[in-house]
Amino acid sequence: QTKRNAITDDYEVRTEKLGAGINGPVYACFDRQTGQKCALKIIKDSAKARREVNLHKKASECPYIVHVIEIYENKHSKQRCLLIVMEYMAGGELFNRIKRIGVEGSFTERQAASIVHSICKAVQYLHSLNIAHRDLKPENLLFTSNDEGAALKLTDFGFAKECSDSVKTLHSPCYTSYYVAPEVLSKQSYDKSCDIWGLGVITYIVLCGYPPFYSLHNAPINGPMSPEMKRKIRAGEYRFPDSDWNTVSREAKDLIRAMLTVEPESRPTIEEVLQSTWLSKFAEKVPNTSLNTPAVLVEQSEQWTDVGAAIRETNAYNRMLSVES
Ligand SMILES: O=C(Nc1cc(-c2cc3c([nH]2)[C@]2(CCCNC2)CNC3=O)ccn1)c1cccc(C(F)(F)F)c1
Repeated sequence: QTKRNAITDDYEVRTEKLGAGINGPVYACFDRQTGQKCALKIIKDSAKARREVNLHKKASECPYIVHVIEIYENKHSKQRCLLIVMEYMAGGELFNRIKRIGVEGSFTERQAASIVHSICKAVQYLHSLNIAHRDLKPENLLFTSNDEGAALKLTDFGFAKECSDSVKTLHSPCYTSYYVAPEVLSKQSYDKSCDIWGLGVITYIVLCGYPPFYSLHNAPINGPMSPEMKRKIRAGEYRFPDSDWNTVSREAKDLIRAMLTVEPESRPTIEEVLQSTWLSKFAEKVPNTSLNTPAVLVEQSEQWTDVGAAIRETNAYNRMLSVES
């Protein structure tokens, strides 16, 4: 279970920063016994931090989720912290890899389908445990290595939450069914459907290199979402510009349209997404046409903050919606 001795007894912690998550920085560290390289995420102790740790630990047996090796509870300068030791993902983040593939050769629709399939398998596992991730974005998708057959895994449970398909009160003993209002009975938790929306945004970007919803003028990296962008998201207003999308299969666009359905209750479940034509037989059916994604990602990477902000905003917006509903 959670270890309380100093993590430095068992690991040499490097100041080499692997990135900064919502709840805290991520460093490389080395097991003093085996020399194994790991990743270490340090978060200030709080109810939110405990929820992140518990949900990530619960989900970590899934081959499509970054494995949690162990958890430490330590005091750092009077502040109690939780430290998550994770498997080291040597291939880095999703978009870095797509850019690199594009430099070496071509990045095809079938490779895109394989990437989306892996992310859907992670979401399928979480939803089967009644966990919604609620922060699906490229920076939280990492590859085990730089090899051809490297696995793609999901991380960062900073916004994850447990959600049942129907409201909890339905089964609580105090519940008297005579007086239940219809909307209470049919109330779904939309947390899971907010993951399906996120999958739609990521699938769109993997196939072309830019997001479906973004504001035209430069959105500040952490600023508020522009009203224009909010309007586009609420209206589900996005396009498949011919220049980038005329070589992409109809099945891919049909799946994106289904995932980017504005009404949460009309969005497909993760099971339905995985049963789609585009994903169910991607290995032999999806065309091997090459995509512009890598070139667009490279060219856009300076504005990437813009697009990164757009994804962050879209996720935040969806979380807010899922709470509201
Ligand atoms: O980050 C790398 N390896 C890695 C990273 C993580 C990791 C866990 C979390 C994060 N990274 C982030 C960092 C900020 C962005 N969101 C994800 C926040 N939340 C996490 O839970 C876990 C295991 N191995 C890496 C490895 C090799 C090369 C490279 C790069 F390509 F960048 F040089 C990166």
